[in-house]
Amino acid sequence: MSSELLDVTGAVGNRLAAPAAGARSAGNTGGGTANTGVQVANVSKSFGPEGAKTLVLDDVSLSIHAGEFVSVIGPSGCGKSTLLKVIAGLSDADDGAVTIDGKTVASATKGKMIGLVPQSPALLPWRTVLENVTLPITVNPKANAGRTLRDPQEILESFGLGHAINKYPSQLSGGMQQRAAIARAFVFDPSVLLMDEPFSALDEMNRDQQRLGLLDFWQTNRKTVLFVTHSVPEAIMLSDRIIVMAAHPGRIADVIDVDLPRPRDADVYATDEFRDLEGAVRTSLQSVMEKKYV
Ligand SMILES: Nc1ncnc2c1ncn2[C@@H]1O[C@H](COP(=O)(O)OP(=O)(O)OP(=O)(O)O)[C@@H](O)[C@H]1O
Repeated sequence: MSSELLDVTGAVGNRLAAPAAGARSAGNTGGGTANTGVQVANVSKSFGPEGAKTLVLDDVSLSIHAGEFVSVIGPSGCGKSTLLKVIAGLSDADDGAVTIDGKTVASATKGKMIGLVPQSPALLPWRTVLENVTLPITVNPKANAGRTLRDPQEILESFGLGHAINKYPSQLSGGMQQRAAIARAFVFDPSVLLMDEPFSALDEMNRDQQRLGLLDFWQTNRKTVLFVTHSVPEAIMLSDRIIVMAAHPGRIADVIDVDLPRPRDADVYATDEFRDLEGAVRTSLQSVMEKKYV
């Protein structure tokens, strides 16, 4: 599928889907499949011409349980985005398998079970916020038969954008635009959300605000989430587990459980438990950077 279509709808798979009314936290599973989450089994991926290939993902295996929020962190170039693209079906693995709620990626994308939030919001400038977020519902309405749809206006209000629904993207701050892009992904109620550094373009204050907004929304609208980030506090605040990747080749070096109670809010930052976890993640990253991990 074209990246343009992906960008403007937030759905991986095709001419978009749509959610309206009746929040179903489990999400659409593309036809009666149980929510079993994401399974990545022995995935390898290389880039480059035959004879000069670079191994980017080396035998990566992980499970994300249904409704679990998992972050991936690691040095630049370790393959975080590549892993996310393989799970999204935007890039094929050379070896291994990925299943989404028990279905192949091809089947999951066809059933519009996967939502993607890219680094930049990619809203259509000539459409209002509401029209952008409604796009997944209006494109190819036939494909929405049997889906649980969410009410775009209600979701925008939940994201604190109720006052901005009739504004154009250019009238919004960067943070508000990215919030609209996240709302757009929730609106067609996918089973799995893949987020690739959605807040990386924002300044720290704005970033923290958006992060807390996402946390708040996700805690009442649980989805299976894989979230790529470079920010340790962000990974801890949002996640149930943090996967630390090593580079050259990209592989899983460490998995850290984030056993902070939920629901969480900004007060968590000041707790000893948060600081301990921050120390643990930074130590793990340091090991990876120093290539202590073999
Ligand atoms: N389409 C491609 N063709 C060739 N090489 C690629 C392609 N996509 C990614 N790579 C290479 O694969 C490696 C991993 O890239 P990837 O973007 O997955 O890393 P990352 O961990 O997400 O990096 P960053 O944190 O900087 O965004 C890099 O060396 C990159 O240059």
